[in-house]
Amino acid sequence: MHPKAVLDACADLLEQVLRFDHPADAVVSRYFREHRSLGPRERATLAETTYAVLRRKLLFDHFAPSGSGPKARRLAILGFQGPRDFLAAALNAQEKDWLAQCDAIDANGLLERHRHNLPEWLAQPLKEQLGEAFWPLAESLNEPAPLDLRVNAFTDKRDDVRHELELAGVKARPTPYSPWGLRLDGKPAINKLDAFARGAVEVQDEGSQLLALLLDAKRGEMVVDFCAGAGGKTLAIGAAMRNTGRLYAFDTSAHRLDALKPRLARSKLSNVHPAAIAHERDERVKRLAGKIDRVIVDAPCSGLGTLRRNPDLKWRQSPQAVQEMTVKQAAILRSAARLLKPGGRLIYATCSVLRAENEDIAEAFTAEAQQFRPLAVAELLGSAKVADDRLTSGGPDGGLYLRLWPHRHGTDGFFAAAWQKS
Ligand SMILES: C[S@@+](CC[C@H](N)C(=O)[O-])C[C@H]1O[C@@H](n2cnc3c(N)ncnc32)[C@H](O)[C@@H]1O
Repeated sequence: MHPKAVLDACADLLEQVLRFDHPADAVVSRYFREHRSLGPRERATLAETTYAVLRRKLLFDHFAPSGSGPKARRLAILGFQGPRDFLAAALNAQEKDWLAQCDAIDANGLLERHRHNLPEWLAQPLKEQLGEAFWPLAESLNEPAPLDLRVNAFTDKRDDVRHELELAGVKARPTPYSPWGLRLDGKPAINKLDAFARGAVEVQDEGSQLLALLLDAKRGEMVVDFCAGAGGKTLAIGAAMRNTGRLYAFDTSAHRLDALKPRLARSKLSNVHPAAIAHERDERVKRLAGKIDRVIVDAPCSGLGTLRRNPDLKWRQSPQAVQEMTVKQAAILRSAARLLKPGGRLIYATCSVLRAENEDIAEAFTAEAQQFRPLAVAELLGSAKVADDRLTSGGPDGGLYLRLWPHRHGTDGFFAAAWQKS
């Protein structure tokens, strides 16, 4: 495709994404469905340009007024992800001059908001929480995430799969913390690989793998994944249980549970029982009260720990939405806890970086649920032989909660708290 046509398509797609009426990944997928003639390289340029603009939107909004032409085109030029000479071939003389002027601006002289590119309501609590480390976090949130795989522990060994991938031309190295993880070089098309087709690997961020590991579900146990969604963690837990026992995958979204089914078929697991529930107090939940060994609540959340992958969330979320979410999170945790039998383990997790969705929810639950004793996540990680590289925070010795950060651990932002029912 001619550079001019690629830039026009980038601007066209951006115009749709920046309406923020649907998640960016859904708009991008729809655009590709409607423009079937786009090749793989053009698709990559369009998607990466869109994400680059979403990541640095405040900075580009600041630069855009000095340019000319439609705004979406100006943003596409600023965020263009492709060779510079390719882009230059799409620009007129005025645009070339303007881009050179923008390139020459010293980032150190910019306002803070144009450097961190976060809305103020999000930047403020993160600055309070992190102090100096706010800036490394802001930078890491504006970079793309690596592609991590989880090896199916029921069917395969990590080293064997790594070797198999290498023979297929895909370079991978073991993830630093998860015993099941492989981190890939670049973004190869995984779904074309035999290892994927036969269920030996699934795409899953290393942090997400660690949440499943914390549950430490054993052979033959009764386990509930209360917010299973499309089953990322369910599959990891089912494999850790060696396809024994009974693992219920609950979710209020039947649509998301449907997406679990093909993954389940590939995984060769037969111990997973997906069930759509109407809400967290559903009859099905009541029937299992006091009967379950382990429960994980991977709660619906703002998703603000995943901004590397979903940069549109910082523009689509709001303080009101987060506040409403926290009410839901507390209610789900309370209901899910009723499932546990004495001695059972409860995990509460989110992919948010905000205290309000994490420590605040965990602390309120500890205060109200007298039968639940907090477990130090550092100890659980130690038992699972996960290298402790400041993965935890909170509590008297900083070992109470799991706290994963993109700038420190190379994972998405995750939180987890654990309790044992007495
Ligand atoms: C963070 S996502 C789960 C991701 C999933 N565990 C994984 O690893 O792929 C949260 C899920 O909670 C579900 N959810 C929302 N409200 C719920 C409720 N009241 N009870 C159970 N699940 C709920 C959402 O449909 C969503 O799929």
